[in-house]
Amino acid sequence: MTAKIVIRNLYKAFGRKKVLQGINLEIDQGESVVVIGGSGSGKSVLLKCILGLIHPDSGEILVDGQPTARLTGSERARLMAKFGMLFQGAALFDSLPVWQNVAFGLIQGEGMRAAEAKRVAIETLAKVGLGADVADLTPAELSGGMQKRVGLARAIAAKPEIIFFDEPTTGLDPIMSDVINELIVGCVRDLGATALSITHDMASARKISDRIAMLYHGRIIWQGETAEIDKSGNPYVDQFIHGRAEGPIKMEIRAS
Ligand SMILES: Nc1ncnc2c1ncn2[C@@H]1O[C@H](COP(=O)(O)OP(=O)(O)OP(=O)(O)O)[C@@H](O)[C@H]1O
Repeated sequence: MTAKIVIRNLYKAFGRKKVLQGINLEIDQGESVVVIGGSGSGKSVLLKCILGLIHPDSGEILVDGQPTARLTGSERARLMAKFGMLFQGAALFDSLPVWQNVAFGLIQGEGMRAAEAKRVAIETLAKVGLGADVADLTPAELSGGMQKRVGLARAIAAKPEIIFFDEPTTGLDPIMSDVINELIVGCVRDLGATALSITHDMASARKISDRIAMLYHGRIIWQGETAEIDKSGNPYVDQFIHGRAEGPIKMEIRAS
């Protein structure tokens, strides 16, 4: 079987700062992979490379076997239509009511008529546990947890084949985090989607992943089944997952 997403030998530097230094990662259809790693380890740069927002210096990214570099405008639009994304901090448009936030891709991307898009938005809000009464509120009227649910509803509204989750639990209390994690697992399963997430929240990583990959100094230093992470035998992984100050990973205090 060909993997849904294949990342081969990916390199990216900004000036002298080498951020990705030969990333190799494959994600199978229907699989949920979480990339963990410290602040500044390159997790967001990796996601942005896959989304085509940053051009890698070398290496290759394939989605459904198709290279994502050098696509024409319409090929890129077709590729992007496969993706849904839950952004860090939910990234909602404050000036738009909730239902328009959820329906944004349906109206802008698929040209769906407003009345139909609102119906789909309300249906999707129900999937993340929000009632129709929320549809006409603005994001500012919602709690952080509700905003994340709206962000999740937006990510899944167009029934994407692939969903990216960027720090999905940041800023939430542990219980609301777990609610969001459960919703993520349920939504990904119901869609049969392939999921790629980045996080430093180990509780979230454990809950939403089939497989975990750890990024350190621009390389994947360990990857394996989620259940295997406690016996990785890798001192970098052990230090990270237990949040210990002592160990081979030294905190970089100075931006370099
Ligand atoms: N557009 C850019 N121009 C220059 N440097 C960049 C750019 N984007 C990212 N970087 C640098 O690349 C490194 C990795 O950043 P990235 O945002 O991927 O880290 P991260 O692992 O997602 O961190 P965090 O967990 O804190 O969000 C950082 O040192 C950052 O300053």
